[in-house]
Amino acid sequence: MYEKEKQLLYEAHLTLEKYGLVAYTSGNVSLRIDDKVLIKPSGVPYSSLKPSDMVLVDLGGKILDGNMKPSVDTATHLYLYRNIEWAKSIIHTHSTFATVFAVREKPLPVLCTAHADVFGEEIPITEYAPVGSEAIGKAVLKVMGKSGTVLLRKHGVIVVGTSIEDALKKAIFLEEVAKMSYFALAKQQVTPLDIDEINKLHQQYHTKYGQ
Ligand SMILES: O=C(CO)[C@@H](O)[C@H](O)COP(=O)(O)O
Repeated sequence: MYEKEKQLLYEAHLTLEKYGLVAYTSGNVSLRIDDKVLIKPSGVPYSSLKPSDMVLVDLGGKILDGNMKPSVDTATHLYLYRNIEWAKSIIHTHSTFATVFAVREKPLPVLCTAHADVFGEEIPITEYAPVGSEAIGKAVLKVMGKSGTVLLRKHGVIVVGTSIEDALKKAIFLEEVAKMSYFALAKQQVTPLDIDEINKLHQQYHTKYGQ
């Protein structure tokens, strides 16, 4: 059942790992197929994940196919699918630089051309919401803008895509622009010493310092 879609979803998880956006078991991807959703099984390391492990659920969370428990974030994904008509794929990661902004409880401002190109807006941040229920989905919907990309306060990121490729592209570019922004913001304006102080110190060093 849905062999092609399971393979596609499996490969999306490998792509996240290839780009260093997930580690061991963290994060998850889902794919909407009409009124059903395929999603990663919970807590399976990427190194042992298989296409046949993907779990098929209905929009209410009932398991329709699969031998494993679905992702702990299934309720979040389903809440977003039920409320965003154009959502076809959702990605959740803890990608490092984007999550640094989420942990610092700051939205990600538009500081570079790539951010404007892909997202066209500041990436908003949710209120804090606990894992394992619809709470994260509700918090995401409250702040989500046209980019379909949101920082989860103290947690990670959610990306909503019109396809699995669209969601992957946004997840990958989000981390790239977050990294550039992190380093850009870390560059502080450093004031040089006053010229009179430089001259005084230099003079002292060469005439009085030492024995
Ligand atoms: O953020 C969380 C839970 O806090 C998740 O992203 C986990 O990191 C992955 O959970 P599963 O999808 O394996 O259940």
